[in-house]
Amino acid sequence: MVGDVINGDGHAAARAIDAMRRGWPIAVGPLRLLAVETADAERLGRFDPTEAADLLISAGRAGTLKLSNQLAAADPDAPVLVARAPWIDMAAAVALADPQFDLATPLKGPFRALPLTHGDAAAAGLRLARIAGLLPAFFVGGSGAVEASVTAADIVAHEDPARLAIATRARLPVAGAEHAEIVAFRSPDSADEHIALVIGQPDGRPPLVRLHSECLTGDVLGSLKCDCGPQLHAAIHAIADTGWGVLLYLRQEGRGIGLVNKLRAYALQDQGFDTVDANTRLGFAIDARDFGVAGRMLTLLGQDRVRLLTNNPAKVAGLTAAGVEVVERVPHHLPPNPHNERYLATKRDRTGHQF
Ligand SMILES: Nc1nc2c(ncn2[C@@H]2O[C@H](COP(=O)(O)OP(=O)(O)OP(=O)(O)O)[C@@H](O)[C@H]2O)c(=O)[nH]1
Ligand SMILES: [Zn+2]
Repeated sequence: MVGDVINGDGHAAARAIDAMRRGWPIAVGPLRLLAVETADAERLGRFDPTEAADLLISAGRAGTLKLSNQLAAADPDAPVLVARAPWIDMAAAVALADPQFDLATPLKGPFRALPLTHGDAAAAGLRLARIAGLLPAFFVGGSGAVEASVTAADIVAHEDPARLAIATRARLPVAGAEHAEIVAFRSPDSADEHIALVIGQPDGRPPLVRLHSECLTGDVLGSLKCDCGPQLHAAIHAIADTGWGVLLYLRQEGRGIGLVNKLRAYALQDQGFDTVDANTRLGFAIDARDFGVAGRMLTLLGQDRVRLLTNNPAKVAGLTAAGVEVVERVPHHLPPNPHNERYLATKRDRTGHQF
């Protein structure tokens, strides 16, 4: 919440994210974790010489493997601990972590779910994997030193939008809006550098605002799978046409799961799953973005009442919760193409977008 004091240490979380990406063991609360994605047989051997470490996976992945129903009264969203059967070696762990390969190399099992005693720490570990852009799957247990130790509160502090501040600003004429200024935002621990493009001059009216989440494939490569590229350019034109407003370019690639995980979701879409099921099977929320970041950026720009260009009610709710009043929602539809028709239909039918 805006204004709340968070006692965690964002710096500790940054160290843990870095360690996890390098394949080094970390501790989250009482749990010792080694991320499956960045492990290899040698690292696993050092982490777990007695081959006793169990595996921690997301509820979504456990659901695909029919594991959640092994546990009586299990919370459907809770992470699941999988017993380390003797046949689960490094290659089997990778197959367990990554649903992309299910069709090519079906997992045979049998898997056995174990009761999870430190559910909050386990959930925090999976959250950290998502922030690091890794698959949410870990070896749990082992022995020996860890490279970094964090608590759930440290992760909350790392992600706290209140830590964002303006880093610099400069004039930036862009195609469609020659009178624009770019403003960069940073927070002390997170590597994300968010951007605002302030178009035109404030004239007393609430600005027309667009929250654009980074989409490398759509914004840069012109992907036809989504509507991001056309939406980005249409937003700049719409804001320029109305006289003034703000485009926020949020570094929330793949609705917050990162580029590589989004591309894994695309690989699952190649196998027939839609955008919602692909995220769930990978073990992520359907939408992992925190629009409190956008709220904080608008507040730092002095804007607490906006007209919002979006079809997504979650963006309106997110800004409102962050203390920015949305006086009007302005639809932002672009014509479909044959490649993104299903994606747009899924947004309408499954994620509450208003078309
Ligand atoms: N995980 C995942 N992310 C996707 C997929 N397709 C697009 N994205 C990401 O979705 C985000 C784009 O969402 P937005 O343009 O903000 O769209 P929206 O939330 O649907 O809302 P509005 O366009 O404002 O109505 C970008 O970060 C894209 O990278 C997908 O299939 N899977
Ligand atoms: Zn896109």
